[in-house]
Amino acid sequence: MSFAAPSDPVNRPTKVKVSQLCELCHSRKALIKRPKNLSKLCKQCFCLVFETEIHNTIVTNSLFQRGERIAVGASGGKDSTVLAHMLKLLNDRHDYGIEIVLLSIDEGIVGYRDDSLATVKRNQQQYGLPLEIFSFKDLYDWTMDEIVSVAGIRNSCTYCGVFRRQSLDRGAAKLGISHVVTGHNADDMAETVLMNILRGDVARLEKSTAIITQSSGSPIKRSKPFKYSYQKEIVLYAHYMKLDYFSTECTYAPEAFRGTAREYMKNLEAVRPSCIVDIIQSGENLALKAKKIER
Ligand SMILES: Nc1ncnc2c1ncn2[C@@H]1O[C@H](COP(=O)(O)OP(=O)(O)OP(=O)(O)O)[C@@H](O)[C@H]1O
Repeated sequence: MSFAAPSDPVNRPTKVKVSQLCELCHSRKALIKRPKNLSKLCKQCFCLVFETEIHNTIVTNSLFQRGERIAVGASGGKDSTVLAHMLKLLNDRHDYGIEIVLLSIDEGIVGYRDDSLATVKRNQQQYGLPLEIFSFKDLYDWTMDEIVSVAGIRNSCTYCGVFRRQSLDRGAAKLGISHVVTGHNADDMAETVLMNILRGDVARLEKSTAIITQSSGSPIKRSKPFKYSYQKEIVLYAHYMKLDYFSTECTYAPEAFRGTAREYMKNLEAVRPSCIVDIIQSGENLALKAKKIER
């Protein structure tokens, strides 16, 4: 039996041949080899294990408090679409007692963000969650298209990322929400660890591997429930659950250095799947030496 993952610009279809029973239920045929640990599972067991792992991450790290309102940073892409679906499902299943709002930032990138926001609007209907959209134009009086036309495409990802993080905080504050949850996954985090090491910027490792962060001076907490979730598994889950997501690359393409780190990670993952989580763990465990005081 063979399985082809859905087409995706980052995760090319991976064919897996399995002709055994599922290692968990021992009754249904194994349909996939889990990218994370190569266990052979049927579709139902994979989805349940994946959901349970996210629930365990949420509980172990005490991510949510009962009665809390949380904003899901919703871009319409695979990660945040699965995140919105997952948090709604787990909140209902385990009674976290949280209120979920979809929060989208319109950076003003014609032909990209306008299309992905159309997906978020459909998700709003599908999941029955409230949606709030804030735009760079309203918050800063500039769209990303206008910024690029003046400053050029170089470093556009950096500007966009800084403004987007700030916009998520400002949007959440306007809604009276102090917790923003994003779909950053294990692959994103491992890439960031690699980039920081390659730049010699080890001081950033602690923050880049934290599951909960907060910018200095900001009342808004941010968390990443997919910290340990592999991108391939998120795409697989979205495919099995038939989730409606947008999968086109941004017009301004990914930052060149991140693109290189991503390619490198994919090559490493092909020979050693655990390297994604291993790199995150290395980032967590690498601590800065206390500086000697000069006399
Ligand atoms: N325009 C946006 N509005 C709201 N949240 C956003 C937006 N862009 C990104 N985010 C949040 O930041 C996370 C990481 O964004 P990134 O740009 O790295 O995209 P990604 O890894 O492709 O994620 P996704 O598949 O959700 O788009 C997203 O999962 C989402 O939670």
